[in-house]
Amino acid sequence: MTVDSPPATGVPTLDDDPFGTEVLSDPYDFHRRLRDAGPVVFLARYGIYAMGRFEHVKAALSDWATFVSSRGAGISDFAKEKPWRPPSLLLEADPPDHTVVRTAMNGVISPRSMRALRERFAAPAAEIADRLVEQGTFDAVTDLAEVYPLRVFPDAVGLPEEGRENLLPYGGLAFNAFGPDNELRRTALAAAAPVQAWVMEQCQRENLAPGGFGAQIWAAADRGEISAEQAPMLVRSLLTAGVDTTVYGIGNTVYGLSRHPEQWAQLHASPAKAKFAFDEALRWESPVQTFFRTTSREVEVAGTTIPEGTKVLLFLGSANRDPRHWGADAEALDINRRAAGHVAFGMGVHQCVGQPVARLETELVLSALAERARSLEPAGEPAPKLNNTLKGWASVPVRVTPA
Ligand code: HEM
Ligand SMILES: CCOc1cccc(C(=O)O)c1
Repeated sequence: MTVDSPPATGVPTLDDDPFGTEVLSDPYDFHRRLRDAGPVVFLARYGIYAMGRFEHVKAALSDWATFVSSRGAGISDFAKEKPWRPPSLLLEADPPDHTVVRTAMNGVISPRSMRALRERFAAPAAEIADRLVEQGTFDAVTDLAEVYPLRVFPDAVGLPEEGRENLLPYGGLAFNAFGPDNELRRTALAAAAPVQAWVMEQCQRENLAPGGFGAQIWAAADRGEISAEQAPMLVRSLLTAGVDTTVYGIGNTVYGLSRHPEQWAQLHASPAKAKFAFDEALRWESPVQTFFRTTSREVEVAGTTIPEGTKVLLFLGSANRDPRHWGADAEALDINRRAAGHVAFGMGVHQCVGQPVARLETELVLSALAERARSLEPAGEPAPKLNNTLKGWASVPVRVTPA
């Protein structure tokens, strides 16, 4: 699907396909041209506007009233087209509706619940790291990034054992569905029905184990913080966004460190740096590369007028490598950089509600591996996993030597 906003005269225009194989597998040349073309650029292929510079991406993310989410966080404008699934009450809502459910979710994914999870998440991290260092050569995606989150997160939500293999495909579907009507989106939607049915079934109160995030969301409904109709939709949000993102995040982090052996050596020397290494890896190779907003009014940004009802694509991955903000070495991975303030988790009212979960998972599994492995190096060519929204790897062969 394309949108029909004609380019305002004088708006810099690019003809690249940001959802084509070339850009999805290696976006960085396009990002440089996007940032250099101007603060606001027209992408003629889809008739959308785009922002790639840190300053303007951060400002748009922070201005939820002008750049709204309720008309969809993908290219489809919910004011004009039926969404492929009932819209998210979080991602695809604006304040004040968004505020109520977000407040409830902040109470569920709270520092207290995270302290309890740290105990439960630590042992599997140590167990997996022991096994992989013993093995010596392994795949950082299929043996680690796709294993650890699926080992800890479904239990944290309180899902039954049966059918958990649906979680990765469902996440991949949701993130492909934000894109245009291309091969990736069509293939994902063609296989959607059974996975969608399974996911909605898991969100029902009776299928969620006591104490998990799911049961805590239903308890918020019992307390009247949210309605009983909203509860399953909020559980759905966790199942949609809570797996693929961390899988890509862990995969991208180990990929980046395996290409910088001197940085791994520093991490091995002080595994407590794992949380900083994660932030820098998220900046350097953002798992969530883009999200759309829709203008609720005609707005001027840095001298360019964007009409009302325009789809604007915010390039988080580009903003996170903008030398105007990060300095001349913006494209370098440096775990000693203070990467705080990056937009890999978004910014403003929609900033990732699952951030504490992602950080806990990655800190534990990365520090467990860093303690045990003196060195981490490539052991073969990586294979990209293409997705309309996510950037990451299907396979990253690596070799470690024990401490
Ligand atoms: C490395 C891992 C992750 C990354 C890079 C990531 C990235 C993001 C980004 C960029 C947004 C903002 C979307 C927007 O502004 O439109 C977001 C929101 C969200 N994330 Fe995450 N996320 C991660 C992990 C998680 C996890 C583990 C969960 C669930 C436990 C989760 C659940 C959500 C939800 C529900 C929202 C919508 C929040 C709202 O609109 O108020 N994410 N995430
Ligand atoms: C990581 C961005 O956050 C998302 C992504 C997809 C779906 C949802 C949701 O709220 O259902 C949230």
